[in-house]
Amino acid sequence: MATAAWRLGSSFAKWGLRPLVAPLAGLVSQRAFSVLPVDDAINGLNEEQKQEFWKQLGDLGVLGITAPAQYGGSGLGYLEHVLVMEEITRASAAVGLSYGAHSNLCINQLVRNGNEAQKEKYLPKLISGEYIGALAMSEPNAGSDVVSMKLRAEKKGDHYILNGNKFWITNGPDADVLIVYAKTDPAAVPASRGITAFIVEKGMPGFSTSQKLDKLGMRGSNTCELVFEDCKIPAINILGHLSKGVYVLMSGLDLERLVLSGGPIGIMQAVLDHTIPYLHMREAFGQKIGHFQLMQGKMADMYTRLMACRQYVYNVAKACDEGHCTPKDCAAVILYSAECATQVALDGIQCFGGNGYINDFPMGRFLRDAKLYEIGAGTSEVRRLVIGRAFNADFH
Ligand SMILES: Cc1cc2nc3c(=O)[nH]c(=O)nc-3n(C[C@H](O)[C@H](O)[C@H](O)COP(=O)(O)OP(=O)(O)OC[C@H]3O[C@@H](n4cnc5c(N)ncnc54)[C@H](O)[C@@H]3O)c2cc1C
Repeated sequence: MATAAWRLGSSFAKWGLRPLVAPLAGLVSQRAFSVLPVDDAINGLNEEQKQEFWKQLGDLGVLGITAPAQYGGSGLGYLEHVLVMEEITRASAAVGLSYGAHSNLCINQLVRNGNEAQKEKYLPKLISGEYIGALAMSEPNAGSDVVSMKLRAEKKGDHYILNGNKFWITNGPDADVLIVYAKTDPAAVPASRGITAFIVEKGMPGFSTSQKLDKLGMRGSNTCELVFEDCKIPAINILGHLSKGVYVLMSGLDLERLVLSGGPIGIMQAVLDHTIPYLHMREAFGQKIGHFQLMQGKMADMYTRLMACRQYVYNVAKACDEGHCTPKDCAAVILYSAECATQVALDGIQCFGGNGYINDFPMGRFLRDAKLYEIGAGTSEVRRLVIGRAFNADFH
């Protein structure tokens, strides 16, 4: 398709992407999803097919994209990670979200904070796709104010006993390995000082998941509550340092925001993939609707938003690869790309007219999927707060 050609030419070649990522579009759009209702992508697979799908992503080298080769990783950077996130999302935003939680929230956190024994134990199977990963910080009453979390971890000999809940956890129902933040010192002031990160395995005594959450969008990405009832975790499963988990959490959140920004870009591209051909196929008043100036205005706005986001996100990713990563820009790239994706999805619906409003076409799904990126990984309001505080800090 002409659209695919200009798209791939404009990003892969221009940014000098290494050859690894090129086959992705093929895997995601042709093989893995050809038999699926895309809205329900991963959910539509049985257990065997699901495992096979994750292993295919593992074979491509995209699960451990930022992990060193010694653990089976691809040893690439955040720019490549963003591009893979974008291309998977272009085919299915829900699969892209699950991919982001697995490859960045879980694997990249282990790469950055795990000790040698932890990396050797967990990374190879996560990177091959044999294990599914997740990360849990949010709780029913602690989302934006995440350091007010209540999940308690008490030391008992060489173990910690965890009691409490986590909520809205992406990949929660499927995960084999989860990074979970808990309070080891609830009396610490400020509260952020008493948080520790733990590696939890499916099947550890006292750990369970409750039923999947019924979501507005991202319906092919499984989300659930995690329940800890006297859950026994070995002390050697502390990730990073005791009561220093807030550093693991906050620095990870910056990179999470950066990598997940590929999601809204992929959604915008998918909207254009559908909308531009439709505008040149559908006719009204004896001409293609794409030739009406008001529709040309929509095309121009959608394209400009997509390209502005793409350049900003790629540039911040490159800066992070070169060691210049700031919370301000990581918050800003996802703030802007998420809000643009929602607007582009709305414009796409408008271009489709009545067909944009019925579920025989994917336009409504794009909108429902896009909206998540204004909420997950910190809301738009919290991102604005992070950016504003960064400016204020310069004047202290
Ligand atoms: C599909 C999905 C997947 C998710 N996946 C994960 C996951 O894998 N792991 C995980 O840990 N979490 C996950 N989350 C949780 C997500 O990170 C939180 O929902 C998010 O941080 C917002 O927290 P909250 O829902 O408690 O909203 P609240 O904190 O209750 O916020 C409600 C409203 O108040 C506003 N608000 C709050 N504080 C301020 C403030 N200081 N200034 C201005 N406005 C403010 C918010 O912006 C928002 O508009 C997921 C959520 C969803 C929906």
